Amino acid sequence: MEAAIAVNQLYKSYGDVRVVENLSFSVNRGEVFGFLGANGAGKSTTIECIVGTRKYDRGTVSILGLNPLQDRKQLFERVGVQFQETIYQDKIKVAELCEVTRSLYQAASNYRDLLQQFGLSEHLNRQVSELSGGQKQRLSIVLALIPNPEVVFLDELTTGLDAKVRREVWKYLSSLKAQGLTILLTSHFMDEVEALCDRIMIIKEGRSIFHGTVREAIAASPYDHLEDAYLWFTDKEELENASFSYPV
Ligand SMILES: Nc1ncnc2c1ncn2[C@@H]1O[C@H](COP(=O)(O)OP(=O)(O)OP(=O)(O)O)[C@@H](O)[C@H]1O
Repeated sequence: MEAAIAVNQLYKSYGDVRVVENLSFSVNRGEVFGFLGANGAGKSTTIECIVGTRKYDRGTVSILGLNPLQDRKQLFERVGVQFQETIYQDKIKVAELCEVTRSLYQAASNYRDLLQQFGLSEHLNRQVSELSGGQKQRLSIVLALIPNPEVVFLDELTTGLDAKVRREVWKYLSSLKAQGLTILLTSHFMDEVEALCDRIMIIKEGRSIFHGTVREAIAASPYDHLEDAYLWFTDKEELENASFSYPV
């Protein structure tokens, strides 16, 4: 079966700065793929190139068999995107923002159900600007899911959410996955990645330094937990290059 997302030799630079360097990976339908890396590693830029909001220099990208730069209209209906920082117009209420978003899509979900699912029902008539950071974050996930997408991109999924809400978000996403939703997410929380992701890619300075399952990542490292393995992968080059001695 055709992959939901296929990225081949993607390359993007800002002027002289190479930000994404020949990345290749694919995500199968119904799979959760974790795209990991330190701040500034190139995750958001890669997502923007994949969803067609940023032009890339070289390589090929296809989502659901379509080209994100040429087939934006068709993809818009079928792909949801949660942005890290979304700027909303001033003085818009939660219900109004959801309504405007719903009106853009033909097969939109019932946003009231989504708001309930994400614990935002009682904030329906509040100004978006008055929501707490965690409430805004939850709203950004709701907005990404309103199109009833086949593929969703979640950038820093649960940053700012409290422990209980994080678990609830995981549970809900797992149920959407079971219904066939394809998810590409970025996260700095390795417990989240372990709980949700089938496969991961770790990038560093725009290059892939690991690509495989969570279990394979742990097995390839000297550690038993993904967070330790992740840090080992990301620090490896520096450690290999550094000459340090233990304090006596
Ligand atoms: N519009 C731009 N012009 C120039 N440089 C940019 C631009 N956008 C991003 N960058 C640079 O590209 C690099 C990758 O940024 P990107 O936002 O893709 O990283 P990230 O992995 O998503 O980081 P984070 O985890 O902090 O969100 C960074 O060094 C950033 O400063």
